[in-house]
Amino acid sequence: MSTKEHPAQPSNETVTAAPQKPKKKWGPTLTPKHQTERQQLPIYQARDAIVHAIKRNPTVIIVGETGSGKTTQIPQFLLEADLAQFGAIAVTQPRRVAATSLARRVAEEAGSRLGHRVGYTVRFDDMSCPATKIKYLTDGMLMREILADPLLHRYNYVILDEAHERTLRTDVLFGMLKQIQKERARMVQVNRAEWQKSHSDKPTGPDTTEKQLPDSDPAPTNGDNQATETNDTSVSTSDKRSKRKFVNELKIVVMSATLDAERFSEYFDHARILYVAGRQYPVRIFNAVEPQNDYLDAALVTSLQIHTEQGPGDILLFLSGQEEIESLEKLLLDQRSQLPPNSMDLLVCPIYAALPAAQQAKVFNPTPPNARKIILATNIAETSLTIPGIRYVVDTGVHKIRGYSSRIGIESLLVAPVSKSAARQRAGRAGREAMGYCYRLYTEDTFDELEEDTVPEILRCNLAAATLQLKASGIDDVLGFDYMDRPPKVAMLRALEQLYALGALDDQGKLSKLGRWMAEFPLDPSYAKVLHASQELGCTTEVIDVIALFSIDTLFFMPFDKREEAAEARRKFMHGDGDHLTYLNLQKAYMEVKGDSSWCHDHFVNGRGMRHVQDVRKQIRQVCQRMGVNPNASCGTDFDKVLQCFIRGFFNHTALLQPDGSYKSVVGSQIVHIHPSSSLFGQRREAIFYNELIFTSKLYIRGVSAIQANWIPEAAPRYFQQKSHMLPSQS
Ligand SMILES: Nc1ncnc2c1ncn2[C@@H]1O[C@H](COP(=O)(O)OP(=O)(O)OP(=O)(O)O)[C@@H](O)[C@H]1O
Repeated sequence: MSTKEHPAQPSNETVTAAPQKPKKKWGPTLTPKHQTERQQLPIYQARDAIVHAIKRNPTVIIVGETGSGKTTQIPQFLLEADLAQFGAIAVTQPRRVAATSLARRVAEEAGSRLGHRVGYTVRFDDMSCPATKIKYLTDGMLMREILADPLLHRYNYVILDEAHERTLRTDVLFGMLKQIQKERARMVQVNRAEWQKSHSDKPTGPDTTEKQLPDSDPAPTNGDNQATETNDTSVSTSDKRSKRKFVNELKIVVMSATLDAERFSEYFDHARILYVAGRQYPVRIFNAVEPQNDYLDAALVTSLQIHTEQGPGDILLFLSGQEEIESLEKLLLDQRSQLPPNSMDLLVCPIYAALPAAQQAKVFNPTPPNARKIILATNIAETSLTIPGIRYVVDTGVHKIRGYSSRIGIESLLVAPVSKSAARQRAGRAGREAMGYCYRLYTEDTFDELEEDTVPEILRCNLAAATLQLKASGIDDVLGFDYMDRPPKVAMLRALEQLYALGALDDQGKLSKLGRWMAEFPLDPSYAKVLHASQELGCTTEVIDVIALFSIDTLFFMPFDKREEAAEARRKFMHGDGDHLTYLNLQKAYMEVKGDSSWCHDHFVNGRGMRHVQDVRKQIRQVCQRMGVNPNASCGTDFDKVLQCFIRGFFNHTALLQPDGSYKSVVGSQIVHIHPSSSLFGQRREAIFYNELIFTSKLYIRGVSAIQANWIPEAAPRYFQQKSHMLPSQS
């Protein structure tokens, strides 16, 4: 293996900040330990320059090395500089595990109880209150907040972190926030002009009881971002003082360690760019000398080599997905018994998106003395996270990437090489508490050939959910929306077509009453439609249960060495009509034993997963109650109703049995294969529907149930009236 130092920070710096003396008011609630740690972060030296730039510019792009302190410190700088008096600071993250762990850390640093001054909001978990000033939230949750508060009055600052990831939601937020920023700036101008006019009309100074602004400066400058009142004519004069909302400009901060700052600056109307110099600790990069045929084997050998030959420190190993993680976990556990007797204990901790939050959180637990932790992760741990104790990163150079063919409406999930920017982020997970090491299991030449950035998700995914959110937040012209990278027109049209068929859009393409209802649920539009149908068919209880159960990838464990036993246990829950009703049986049995862990263990049921399911179930029931839907409406044992609800949302995920025993999708006429994990695997049924169609090694369908073919046209009359040819002789 050859060595190469981690690339130095960007040379074209716009700002390098000189060290400054801390101001008196900074950090009165901090413990001395955290105060010292904070002051040692590279970003701390640039504090005044950053605050100044954010004060003076509507949008600022900040680029700083991984671990330099952007995410944890910049929101605190703004708070401590008293810039969040009239609104809070939102910090978006592409992933929930990052949002929750960052909020925890910053709450600790700021001496706040989690959920008070510092908090987080992620789907199905809200640890914030009206007094929260710094809120870490997923990009999806900020989109939801826009639905309730279209001008985001609650916030003065929105910080879009890890912008290089270009998730679908972050990309949509870019455009939405630009619009909100413009609208708020316009309102501030109008209010200011009105205020000045009302002053010049009055012979004696301002009428302080009615017109006083929340700050002594009567005509605030743009830069200071003070609040002005909105003109709310719906409020009577005597009530105006108490009911008027204050409006101020919205400041946007876009951050990352690895982004094309010029490109972002151009999109955000030539926003100011700040490069913050310095990284806390160096990371040494080691590249494979030769290409590796089997990266899993190389990962095993390298991690064991680090474990037996290198000094203390935990290992973070990046793999492409859950299956690889599970098989490497098994290999490592097998090898553990063969380690030299004097070597440290090796603890294996997996982390991937489908793992329940409580289990994910385990990676943050301190490693016991005389042990080394090896974390097997997908790209969930690639950005934002500081996992205490990590000194070694092993990068296989691959990830699973979702693709979408809008032409045929098929998603794919394929293992592909990471981008340079992802590889740098991975290396950046080491070197956060001390010097770190990154072992890339690919050659330096391979690294040089990698794409600079990952293709933005908006260019490779189904746009139905995003389109519904755009429409619900008042953006009607989704084709003309200000995208940073415009998705292919065919993808946008397909999303509109799907929403129309679901009844979320009317004949003019405007959001219908049903569409508005669907957008209230933190669910994919298809699932929201299923829930809506459940009111009519009287099976909301069952439908909520099934939706919650599908929020987890693996509910049944299949250990390699106990396959037969596990399959036997699973058969007890099996329903002849497929996975949806099998899941319902599982939930019923789980409730009967009151979630007993040993029962789960004996039945190879993912106990932690089931606890998460109960959480999701509770949250969906709450939203239903808020929306006036009775979550207790049950169809008893008339399970056909449950399946009929599902095909109202998944009418485009149906397939018919062919004479040769294969299944052909109704939409797209593709031959699809039932995944071996499905309870309908190997069975012949007249017609089926499925939750997911995904190309891996072939076109697999997952979450499959049997239906009657004549239910299909009834499920989406609007769609099938136009495309009746898709249903071969309606047989
Ligand atoms: N949970 C934690 N435990 C220990 N130290 C932490 C924790 N979170 C952050 N830190 C410390 O704070 C530093 C700054 O972290 P922060 O997430 O703010 O950096 P960043 O510049 O946003 O990095 P990235 O670009 O990788 O997201 C880390 O390098 C680490 O030293």
